[in-house]
Amino acid sequence: MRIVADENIPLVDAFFGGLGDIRRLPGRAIDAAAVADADLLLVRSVTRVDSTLLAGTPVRFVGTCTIGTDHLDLEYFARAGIGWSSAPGCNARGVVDYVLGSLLVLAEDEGVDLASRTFGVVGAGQVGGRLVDVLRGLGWRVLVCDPPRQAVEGGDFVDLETIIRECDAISLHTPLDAGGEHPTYHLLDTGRLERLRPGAWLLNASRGAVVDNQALRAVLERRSDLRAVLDVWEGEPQADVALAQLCRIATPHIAGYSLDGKLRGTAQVYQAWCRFSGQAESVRLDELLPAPWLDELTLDAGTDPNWALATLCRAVYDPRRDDADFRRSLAGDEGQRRAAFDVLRKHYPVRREIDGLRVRLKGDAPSLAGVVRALGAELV
Ligand SMILES: NC(=O)c1ccc[n+]([C@@H]2O[C@H](COP(=O)([O-])OP(=O)(O)OC[C@H]3O[C@@H](n4cnc5c(N)ncnc54)[C@H](O)[C@@H]3O)[C@@H](O)[C@H]2O)c1
Ligand SMILES: O=C(O)[C@H](O)[C@H](O)COP(=O)(O)O
Repeated sequence: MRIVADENIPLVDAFFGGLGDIRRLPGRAIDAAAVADADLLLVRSVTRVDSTLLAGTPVRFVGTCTIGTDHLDLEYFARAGIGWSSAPGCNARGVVDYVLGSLLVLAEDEGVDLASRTFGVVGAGQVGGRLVDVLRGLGWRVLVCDPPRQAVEGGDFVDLETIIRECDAISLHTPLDAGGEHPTYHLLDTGRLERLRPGAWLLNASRGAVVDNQALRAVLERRSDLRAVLDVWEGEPQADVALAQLCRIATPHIAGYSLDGKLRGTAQVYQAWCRFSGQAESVRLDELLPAPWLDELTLDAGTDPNWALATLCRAVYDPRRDDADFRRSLAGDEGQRRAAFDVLRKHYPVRREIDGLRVRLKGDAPSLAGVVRALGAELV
């Protein structure tokens, strides 16, 4: 079997090496010639996979080792009888950690207590759902907007206008969808951005075009009270430099880039391929995942819970490092910036997940135990 794979899929040899010959290419260089004799195509989010790429090729299965599927033409796959899989939820925890780290930075800048803010989560699926659980677990007020879920489940959801009107911090976690019943392309347009509450924080780690980037830049230029955190950009790997400079945190689409998340992505697609082809699985992720660098922490019962929250999160991940790396890359010319966007992602440092921590409490401390549990870390 011939396999073509994005060179940035970790452990691709460990999972797929026994199945055939693997040709590894930069994701943006995978073209029709590259897949002309391939049976299995493994991509990440940067490769557009549609009839232009696949028509007339032997490719019978496409795996994307990512959550997002907006780069796949799924209607074409159905028409052409091509099997496919994404990796639902694989890196959702990494995005939650990114949002937590960003909220801590914003709160510290402005000297506010996060418990006094109202949070809005737009899109409560794999990522947004986990984020809601963590924020509510910390005892914070969270409003949730998810019209597709609301239509099916009824329940405790609000509309987007309520989120805009009432929330001090809004985090976007929808898929990018230009059509359908609940389109998300430019979901945050000029009108909605203008109506953000005074001093509001807007975070986008979903897909760039869920926010109208030009409109956001114009609104941020006019309203110095707003704070923006952007991990995703319209036109990646090109990012609007002026917009990035107006953001409090700007990063090159790395919110979900925990090692755990990336390896889960490869493993989930491998499992999907095994189901599709009727083969037994012979490689297991838990045997390949390295131990975390930081395993166990001890907190005294007298520790301030806000300090504990910031310390536990930042012990594992602090987005300011990624912001600083990205900001330095913005000094280059257009070509250098495009290249740097991909280089920062390709050579991303090892990062683990906050819920991999084990925390020991010295003494009886219910509020500290609540913080540890809300973060998903293990109390030992
Ligand atoms: N920046 C990163 O590194 C990174 C990492 C992982 C995922 N993502 C992106 O994050 C987004 C969320 O991923 P996910 O795995 O949670 O997806 P998901 O499909 O599990 O959840 C998306 C949720 O959004 C809801 N939704 C759809 N249309 C909506 C609308 N108009 N308004 C409000 N809610 C709407 C859906 O009902 C669903 O519950 C996707 O765009 C994904 O590509 C980015
Ligand atoms: O969709 C996803 O899973 C995330 O956006 C993920 O971070 C994409 O990673 P990439 O394929 O761009 O390396």
